[in-house]
Amino acid sequence: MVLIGTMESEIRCGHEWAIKLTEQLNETELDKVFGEVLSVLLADLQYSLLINKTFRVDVAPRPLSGKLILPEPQCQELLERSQVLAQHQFFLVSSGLLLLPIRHKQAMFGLLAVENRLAPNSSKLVLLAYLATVYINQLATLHHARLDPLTELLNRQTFEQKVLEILAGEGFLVSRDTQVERSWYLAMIDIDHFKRVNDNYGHVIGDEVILLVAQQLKHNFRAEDYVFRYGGEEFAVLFQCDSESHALATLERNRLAIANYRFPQVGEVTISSGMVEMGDYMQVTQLVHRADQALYHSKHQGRNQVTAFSALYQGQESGDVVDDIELF
Ligand SMILES: Nc1nc2c(ncn2[C@@H]2O[C@H](COP(=O)(O)OP(=O)(O)OP(=O)(O)O)[C@@H](O)[C@H]2O)c(=O)[nH]1
Repeated sequence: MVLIGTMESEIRCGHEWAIKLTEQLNETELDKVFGEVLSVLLADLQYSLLINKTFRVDVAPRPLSGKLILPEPQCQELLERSQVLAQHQFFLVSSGLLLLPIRHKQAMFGLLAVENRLAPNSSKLVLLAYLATVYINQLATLHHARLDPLTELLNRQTFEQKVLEILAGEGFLVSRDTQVERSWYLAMIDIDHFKRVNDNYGHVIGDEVILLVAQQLKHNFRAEDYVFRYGGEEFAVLFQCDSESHALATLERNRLAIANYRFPQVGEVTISSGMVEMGDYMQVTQLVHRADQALYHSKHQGRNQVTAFSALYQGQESGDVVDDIELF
């Protein structure tokens, strides 16, 4: 088969892009490569890319990049319309834009809106649709590699990377309705007397308890917070709040929700939590150590409670010696 003209060069470059996309093992780098694809193929056009990186069907895609920043109501309108039309494989024309629903396993996790100045069946758009699928599939593969298989929470390997991103100021900052500055908090959460659950009911029921606690955590925190399975029956949460008292209240609500939940066969299960505010100059190990100290305090005080690290050194001259003091 002989390919001629721009078609041949586009297909050759399409294969090269596809290889480059599938080679990316880091989400930020993958986004950059797809950004390059868009800027090459849509060089003189305006466009917006919206992606749902949670891969949860109940979460809407959010603007990721582009030269055409759509106003929020228009995004919403397009998303609603494109959900209905998401069964379509290809570009649709709507509101003066070409819309490409980007799908993974039958569900729409992205939307590319391009200024309507190209023929909908041009080879450029065919190539773009193909590369968008390669991109979303690779994004989904990276996403699933970050998940714990039992609970589908983020896994321990992803934890350090996320903390480093947040400490470097790259964490996702939510623009809520207030102008109040929000800080990041780390909470370590551990199921109380979990060994007894295993001993009394067996490991299968033990695993079910871990899974149900994980589901409660996902439910009790916001979609933009990060919930990790840190180890066996220990979890970590990275979340934003406008004050330490609100962060404590969030954890307290979560503690109560789990204490009031009736676990099949086992009945009541409680959790202990420890929390620390994330400062700019901290190391990951130091942060975890502080949250763990607060967690051990909760355990030591009788379990089923929340402790802030800051409460441990009240009355001390300075917080910076606390990492070395013996608490118990
Ligand atoms: N079923 C199940 N058990 C696990 C898993 N990971 C760890 N465990 C068990 O969790 C138990 C944790 O016990 P401990 O560390 O003694 O803590 P605990 O009994 O929860 O007591 P406190 O933390 O002091 O309240 C151990 O028996 C582990 O074998 C898992 O994935 N599934």
